[in-house]
Amino acid sequence: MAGTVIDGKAFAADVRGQIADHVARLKADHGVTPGLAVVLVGEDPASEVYVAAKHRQTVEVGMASFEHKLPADVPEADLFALIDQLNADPSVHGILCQFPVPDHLNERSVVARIDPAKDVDGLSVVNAGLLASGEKGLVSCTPLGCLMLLRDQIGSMSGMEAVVVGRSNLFGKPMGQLLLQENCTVTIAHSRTKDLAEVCRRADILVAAVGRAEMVQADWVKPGATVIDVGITRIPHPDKPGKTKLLGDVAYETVREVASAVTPVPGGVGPMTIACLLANTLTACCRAHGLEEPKGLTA
Ligand SMILES: Nc1nc(=O)c2c([nH]1)NC[C@@H]1CN(c3ccc(C(=O)N[C@@H](CCC(=O)O)C(=O)O)cc3)C=[N+]21
Repeated sequence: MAGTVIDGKAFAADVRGQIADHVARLKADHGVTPGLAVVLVGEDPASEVYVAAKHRQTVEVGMASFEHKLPADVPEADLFALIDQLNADPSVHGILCQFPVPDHLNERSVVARIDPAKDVDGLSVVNAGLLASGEKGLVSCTPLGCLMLLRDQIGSMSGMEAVVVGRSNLFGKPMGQLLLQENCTVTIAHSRTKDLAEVCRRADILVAAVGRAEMVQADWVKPGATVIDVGITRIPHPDKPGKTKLLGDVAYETVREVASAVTPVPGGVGPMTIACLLANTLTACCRAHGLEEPKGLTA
C-alpha cells in the first residue's frame, strides 16, 4: 500500500490561520501589529515571485508588510543603512533579505547586520548558536516547517534514527539540531558521505536537502520511513513546451511505495517555509513587547 502524501499546502494554510487569529488578538488586546520587512536586491525573477508571495501572505494574516527593492548595484553601505533603519524601527519585528544577493555583496555580512531579535530567517551566528545550545532564539524557517510536519505526522520522535542529507547553514545544520532536540539519533550526511544509500536506509526519518533532482530512490528508503523532501529543482516541462516543472530530491512516485509518508514537491515543505516566516515574525513581535508567545509555532 502506498504511503501517505503529507499535504504541506493544507498544513501551511492551517498554520497561517492560527497566526491570523493570534495577530487579531494582539491588535484587539494590545494595539500591536506585527511587521515584516523584506529586502530584495536586484531583479532575479524567481526571487521576485517568492517576495510577492511573502508580501501577499503577510498581509493576509493581518501583519504589516514593508517591501524594499534595491538596485542590483546598490553599494553595501546603502544596504547596511537600510538594515540599520529597519533595526531601529519599532513597527518592524522581522527583517529578511532575500537570497541570493548579487556577487559584490556578502550574505554573511548582510545577515550579521540584522538585529538577531529581528532575524526571522534564523541565520545569524547568534540564532545558530542559541539553537545549538538549546536556548530560545529564532529558528530558520524551512527546518522549522519540517519539524512541524514531522511532529504532526509522527508525534514523538524519541529514539528514532534521523538522517539529514545536506549540511548547509540555512537548512541541514539547523534541521539536525532540531531533530536532536526531539531526541532522535541524528546523522548529517553530505556529498562526501561514503555509501550514502546505505546511510539513508538506516533512517526512520529521512530528510533530503541537496538540490539534486530525484536523487533519493526507493531502494535508499527503509520500509515505513517518513521522508521529507526539501529539494526544489526547476526543469523544462516534459510535455508542455515553454513551461517548467518542479522536481524534489526524492523520486516521489517510487519512494511512496516504500515509505509510510512522504512530502510532495510542490505542495510539501515549500509552503511551510513562508508560513514559518510569518510564525517567526509573530514570535519576534511577542518577545519585543513582552507578550505571551504563540503555542505550537516555535521549536
Ligand atoms: N533569505 C532567504 N530566506 C529564504 O527562506 C529563502 C531565500 N532567502 N531565498 C530563496 C529560498 C527559497 N524559498 C522558498 C520559499 C517558498 C517556496 C514555496 O512556496 N514553494 C512552493 C512552489 C512554488 C513554485 O511553484 O515555484 C511549493 O514547494 O509548493 C519555495 C522556496 C525561500 N528561500
